[in-house]
Amino acid sequence: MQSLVIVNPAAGRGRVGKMLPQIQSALAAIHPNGQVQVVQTEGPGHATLLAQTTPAERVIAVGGDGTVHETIRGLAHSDKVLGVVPIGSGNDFARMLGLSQKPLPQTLRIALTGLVGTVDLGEVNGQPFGASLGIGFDAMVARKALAAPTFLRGMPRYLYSIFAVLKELSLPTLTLESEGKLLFQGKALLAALMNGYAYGGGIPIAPSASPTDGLLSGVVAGEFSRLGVVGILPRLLLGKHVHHPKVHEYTGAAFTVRFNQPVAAHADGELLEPQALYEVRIHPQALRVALP
Ligand SMILES: Nc1ncnc2c1ncn2[C@@H]1O[C@H](COP(=O)(O)OP(=O)(O)OP(=O)(O)O)[C@@H](O)[C@H]1O
Repeated sequence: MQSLVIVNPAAGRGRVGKMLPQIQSALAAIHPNGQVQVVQTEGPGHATLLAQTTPAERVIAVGGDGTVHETIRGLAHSDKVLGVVPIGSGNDFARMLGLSQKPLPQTLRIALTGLVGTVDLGEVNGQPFGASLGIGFDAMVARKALAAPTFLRGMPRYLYSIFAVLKELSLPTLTLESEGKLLFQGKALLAALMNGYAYGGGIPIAPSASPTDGLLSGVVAGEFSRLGVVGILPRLLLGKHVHHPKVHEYTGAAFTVRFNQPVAAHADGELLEPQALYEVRIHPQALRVALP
């Protein structure tokens, strides 16, 4: 088999499942060389298993960043090529590849027949990630959003979660090191170790990050007050937060992120079990991807 198309019907709040006929007809119009198999995921973790066990040379993730993340977990350190058809809510991995604004038939064609390139592959505590690792405030907000009242959706759900986290905010102490060098020590709102420039659906947390420079871009927000957080949010959306005196930028191939207590984190938007220690590194050019 040449290509396996992994479709997460739950992605994009169920939109992807409804688009299955569209996906099938776009596939039929492409006439890719070789055999193409389409499989729908049945639940969390299924995409990883499918990507790991398929004999296909190309594995196409159809869904959002969670689907891409799970697929990468199955493909990492193999020769298989990842294709991405972004129809999720966030699509930051696709944004990193320059794919996020393209229509479905075009992204499907690129995924199946596009030239193969390589991008750097992140790793946190031994597990791969594609575009982003966020530790601290943003992950706490994502966790809080899971437990928010069900009648709140979209932006109101996130605003509720931001203010719920702010209400009980107590900053952990962060020690950030890279290759034996102490970079930061003190109370911190968040640390982001980025391969792509954006997370959370286009929030440019590390505006100068590049997925092909063999480096991670680190951003630390230091000791912000509650009011300080509210004040920096509009600047964050514009990528202007990096000029704030309490925001620090670093680049490096490996980072040790240590806290005085377990702190919430997400990789490509998928929540991780909170840890006090995150060992983070980049594998240069380690992920083969279909590119526009
Ligand atoms: N059949 C399924 N039913 C329910 N959930 C599923 C199924 N298959 C996969 N999942 C889970 O769906 C979750 C959401 O998928 P994904 O992140 O791709 O979509 P999204 O949330 O819309 O996009 P984004 O992360 O870009 O905002 C993933 O964590 C995945 O484990």
